Amino acid sequence: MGQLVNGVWKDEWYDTDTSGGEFVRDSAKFRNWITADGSPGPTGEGGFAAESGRYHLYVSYACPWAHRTLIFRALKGLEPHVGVSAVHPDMLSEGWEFRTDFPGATGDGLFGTQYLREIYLRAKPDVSGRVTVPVLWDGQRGTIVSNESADIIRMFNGAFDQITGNEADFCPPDLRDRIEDLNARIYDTVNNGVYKAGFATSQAAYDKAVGPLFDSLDWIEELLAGSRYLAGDRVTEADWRLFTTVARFDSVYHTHFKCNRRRIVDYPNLWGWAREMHQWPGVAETVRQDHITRHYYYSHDTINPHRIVPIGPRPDWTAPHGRG
Ligand SMILES: N[C@@H](CCC(=O)N[C@@H](CS)C(=O)NCC(=O)O)C(=O)O
Repeated sequence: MGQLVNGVWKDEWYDTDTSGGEFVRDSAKFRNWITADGSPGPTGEGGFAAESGRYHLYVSYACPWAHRTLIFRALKGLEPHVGVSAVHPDMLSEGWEFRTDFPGATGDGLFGTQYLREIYLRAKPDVSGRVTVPVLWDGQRGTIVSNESADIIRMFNGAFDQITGNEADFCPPDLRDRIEDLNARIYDTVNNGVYKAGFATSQAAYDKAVGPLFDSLDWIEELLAGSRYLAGDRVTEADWRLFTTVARFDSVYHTHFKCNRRRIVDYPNLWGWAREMHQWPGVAETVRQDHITRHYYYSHDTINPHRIVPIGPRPDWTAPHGRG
């Protein structure tokens, strides 16, 4: 685990000394947008037009943020148009690596490099900051379009529709405000909440994160009692963003990040919804519990110094979801 400082790799764990033991997430550095015609998106510069074969996605199957982008790539029929390289699940002193000695770890399909940081350095030789997945690479301009998953899934949702003919819209205008409200609470207390609890280095910081996390899960359980999906009767971006955290919850966050007031399987509505999401066409193939468990338990040696991967729990994602 480390980061780039003016283009030089420094091996250091998250600094929580200056924040009272609280984990504070860095903001993403590359924020351009692919658009249908190459016009600028909400942030960054223009010149990134949707084209088949031009862009490449670097992911970790372990990472919930990268997982969102894999789901949208599948749901939007982008597999033939946007290639993927998957890193090795171990994130150690060199950061994410392209080793291939783990099933599903593909190596760097574009340049054959050893470390993900080399992709960042290709885009900006003096870049500073964390080297995170996902990364969306532009093969034509030889740079990173974006390393922010929230933006990448919005691009995938709409920018390539003329190429794919797939017009499924997971962020329709009439639900946009509702989706933004759901995302805001779920990002802060659930998606990032598990990390704030897990990476806390003081009791106070842990307590501050874990309470709101379970308050939100209780609230979602209520919501899903009267609604098929988070924003109503249609699946939206809000569901997919929640799903990738829920998919890791019982197998990792419950034990490794000490998010253990309850498991997901203890919430009947949430657990049924989660199975439905998992069983959605194309989604199960994006969920790799082998990468998920190996990554967290093996990489975070400040939390789990002996790197022992526990035996459970391993819920049955294939059981009928009963949400019909
Ligand atoms: N804001 C980013 C966050 C991505 C992120 O933090 N990814 C983690 C993996 S789950 C990572 O690569 N961490 C490496 C590090 O922090 O050094 C996004 O959503 O795309």
